[in-house]
Amino acid sequence: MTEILVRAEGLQKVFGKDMVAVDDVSFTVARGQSLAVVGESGSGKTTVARMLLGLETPTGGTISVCGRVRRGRAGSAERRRRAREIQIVFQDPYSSLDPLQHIGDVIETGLALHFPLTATERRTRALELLEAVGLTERHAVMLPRQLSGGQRQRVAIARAIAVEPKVLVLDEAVAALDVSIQAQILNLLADIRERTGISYVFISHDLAVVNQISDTAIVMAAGRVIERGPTAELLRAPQEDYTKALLAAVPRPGWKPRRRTPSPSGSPAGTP
Ligand SMILES: Nc1ncnc2c1ncn2[C@@H]1O[C@H](COP(=O)(O)OP(=O)(O)OP(=O)(O)O)[C@@H](O)[C@H]1O
Repeated sequence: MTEILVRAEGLQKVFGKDMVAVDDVSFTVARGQSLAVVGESGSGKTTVARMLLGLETPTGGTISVCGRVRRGRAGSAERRRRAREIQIVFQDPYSSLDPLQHIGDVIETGLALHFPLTATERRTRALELLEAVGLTERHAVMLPRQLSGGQRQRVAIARAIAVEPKVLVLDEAVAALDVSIQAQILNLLADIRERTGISYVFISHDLAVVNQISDTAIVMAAGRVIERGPTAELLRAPQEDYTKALLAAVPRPGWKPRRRTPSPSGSPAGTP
């Protein structure tokens, strides 16, 4: 039987007195599955992501991750344990990277928090992780501002996978990138999922992108799930007018994945 890693049931978030951001949202994510959460701006996607990470407390419903129910913010030991279960990559990694911290140290800091490694082991592992996302030793000594947007997003992905989480939430993680760079990051994410069996919750307003990265999708409007199903099916024959409108707004036929030729290290060729 497939192991369910994330289970959201009747999730609700009301801000203030009556700002209903998320209303009765339910979904599951199985091991190795990639679930897309689709919807236009303000539909409640980020609030769902923040509740999954424990950054917001639901006002109703429950979330369990790896079989344990999460109840809002936690103390430091519990936070560390949760971090091993679920990680997030945001749209703009620049804002979550310390401008004065070298890239190698960004990765090492996460490793130090979670694994009892010697300094040498940490450095070696950090370089392995950077290689796994298509970066090199050269990038390890750089600062965030010396990298391109695509490279910074690779660092954010390396930092997230460094702690070997079971689930990775990607919140508009490729939205700020050029289409060609998006394609490379999506390929990288597909490689990582293939290699590690990690699950994704892929949040996006862009159905062309979602088509390439997810098996199933939920469509959100005004805080509610209005349609759900296998992504391909949902895109081929959307039932709801809202989904049809989202689909009609997609300005391009969609990115076609290139054939991936396995390289010895498993890392992609380009490093945008
Ligand atoms: N802390 C908050 N306080 C009050 N209202 C909030 C808060 N966070 C989000 N909201 C509101 O909840 C609704 C859903 O926001 P959310 O950011 O989850 O949507 P989204 O689909 O992720 O949109 P976007 O992609 O633009 O971030 C919006 O109307 C937003 O203004």
